[in-house]
Amino acid sequence: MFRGASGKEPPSTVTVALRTNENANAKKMASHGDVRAIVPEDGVALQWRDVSYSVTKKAKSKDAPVEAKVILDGLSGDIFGGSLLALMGPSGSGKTSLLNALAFRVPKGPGASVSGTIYANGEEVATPTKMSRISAYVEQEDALFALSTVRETLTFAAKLRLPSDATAEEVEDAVSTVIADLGLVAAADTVVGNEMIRGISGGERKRVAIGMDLLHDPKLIFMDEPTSGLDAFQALNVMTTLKDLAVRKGRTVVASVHQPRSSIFALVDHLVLLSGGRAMYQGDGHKACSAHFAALGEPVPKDFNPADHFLDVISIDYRSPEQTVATKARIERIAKACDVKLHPLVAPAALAPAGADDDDAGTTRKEGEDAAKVGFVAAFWVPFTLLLARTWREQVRDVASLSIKYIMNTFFCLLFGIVYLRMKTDQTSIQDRTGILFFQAMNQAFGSAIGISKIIPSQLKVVNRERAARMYTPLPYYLSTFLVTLPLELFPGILYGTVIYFMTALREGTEYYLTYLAIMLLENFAGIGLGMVLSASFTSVEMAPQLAPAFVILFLMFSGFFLNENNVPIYLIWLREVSFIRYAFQALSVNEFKDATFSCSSGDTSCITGNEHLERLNFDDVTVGGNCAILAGIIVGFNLLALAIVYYRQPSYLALGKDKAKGT
Ligand SMILES: Nc1ncnc2c1ncn2[C@@H]1O[C@H](COP(=O)(O)OP(=O)(O)OP(=O)(O)O)[C@@H](O)[C@H]1O
Repeated sequence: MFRGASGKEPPSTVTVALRTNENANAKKMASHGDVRAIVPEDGVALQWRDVSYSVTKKAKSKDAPVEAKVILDGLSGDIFGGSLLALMGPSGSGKTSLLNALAFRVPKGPGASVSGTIYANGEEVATPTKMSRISAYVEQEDALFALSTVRETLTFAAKLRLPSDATAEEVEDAVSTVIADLGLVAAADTVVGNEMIRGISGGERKRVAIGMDLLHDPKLIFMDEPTSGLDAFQALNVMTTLKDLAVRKGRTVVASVHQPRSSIFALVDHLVLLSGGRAMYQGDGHKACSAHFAALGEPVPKDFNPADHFLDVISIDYRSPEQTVATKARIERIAKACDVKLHPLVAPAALAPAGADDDDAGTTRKEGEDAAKVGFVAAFWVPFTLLLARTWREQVRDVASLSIKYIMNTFFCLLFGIVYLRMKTDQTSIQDRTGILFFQAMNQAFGSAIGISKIIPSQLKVVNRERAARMYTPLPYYLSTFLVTLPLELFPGILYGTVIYFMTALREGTEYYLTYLAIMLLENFAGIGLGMVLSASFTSVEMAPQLAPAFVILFLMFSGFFLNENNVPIYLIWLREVSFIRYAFQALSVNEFKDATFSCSSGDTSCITGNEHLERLNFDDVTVGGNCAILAGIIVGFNLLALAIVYYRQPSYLALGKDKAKGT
């Protein structure tokens, strides 16, 4: 039996027998005053009281009232271990919002506020951190890395989520158990895939996403629309898996469910029906709900999916003014009839919360150690090495992207080599040498910055999910991503740079060649740094290749090639000062022309030396060492900026306030 009510205080003394599942292996008697409750030992009793969520919009004018939208209106309820609770309702009714509020996953946003109190096994859960320690949140979108296999994906999560002292066998066991429990044995060694790469099925993807959150054995599982995007068969499979987790493993599962077919609806133990953020029904599933609506004069028609019927009768029909009024009146009547009792809070002493917070005053050392062992924020090195391995794997397995990149590099390398083949050392070659050096500086910047700019957006969904689950902090993530890009960018850079140097016959001498390579590498690093800044700023993979070139072109304009140093408009001088292409091009030019002489045909009075050419370019004060030092500073600056953006953009959620989130 399950009871809840919208905005109602729990009765002071009630005697209830909470639902027990088929094999509720271990049950404990919990007492609260004269209340007796049975709670499966493994599960978490989740109780919420007066949960409200509203968003206020800025008033259009000074005198206009502040507009507030009430999304959840004082909802209260209970769910106990070993049960599957479905949050249902028409689109926009507040299912995801309630799920998020219960899981402390309501995103921070202007004007948004959430209030209420949530208890796990009778103890108030006060912070998102506490909730993340006892629960798992499986997002609607199963963001996964496409080129990792199911086993690799789960092993990565297991290594970060299991206690830090877990042995390799324990990790392997945990992964194998989840693979078996979720019916993923046949798919275990198949890559996850995406729209472009053939991989596992949609249902299997969903189960992998669930599996990643089950590895640390959470007692409480929140799932946002676990069946969305799946065909009927796969949807049933996933819901059966969830039911199984509740029944066999005693877990508490809360899922928002959209339009379930009747076989899925039959799996649901408890139901919260929402409309306009208010409770329309809270109680046991299928039969109890049917009886409740029949008593209200809204019986389920014969041969009709009960879930469809319930959603129909709590939806507003806007097709005509009369229908709108009639359906609104019906909804008011149904809301009023949703007047049921809540269970009193489970006594905290009966069951300790599943995740004692090691920061809490009064937490014993043992509890602190256990909580730390859960490893939600593992030390730097574990996530760093795991992330390094995963990012490397994803990059090198992306054969299509790597091939395109290397084919383009080879093309430009040969093009430049052939066009500027074996330049002479006469006066005409001064222009050619300047040209090839500029092309090199430009190509280096475009290649690295634009290539890198999509790396973070392409991982963003997965990384945000993992960071929301507190699997790692931004620093190991950023460093591992940055380091993986280096060999992939640098080795081809050295190779192609060398081929071009000798094909075009740039300045002879080992020291000039090595200086040229060093400048090119520094520019490459700076380009990677800019790419990381752009990458950290973009949210979509599509934005990166469209916007990144614009930024590179800005730096290109102030490289000193298109516009004389002295003619840069005063208000744009700052762009010139941060143009890493400029510093690279200047240094390459000085390396090539400083103290160099070029043959002059007899009678030609316009012949110049390398130094005079540098003077014309306004590069006469430039030193290679000075520019390399500036490039090093730019590299550090770009990377610090990118890291700061990654920190700033980490997912953050609203804490539950105590004052009711107010609406009009
Ligand atoms: N931050 C916000 N600002 C403004 N409106 C919001 C915000 N969050 C949610 N809403 C609104 O609150 C209502 C409930 O949203 P919610 O996503 O919880 O509904 P839902 O029942 O899960 O819908 P669906 O089934 O379509 O996903 C919607 O009208 C939505 O537009």
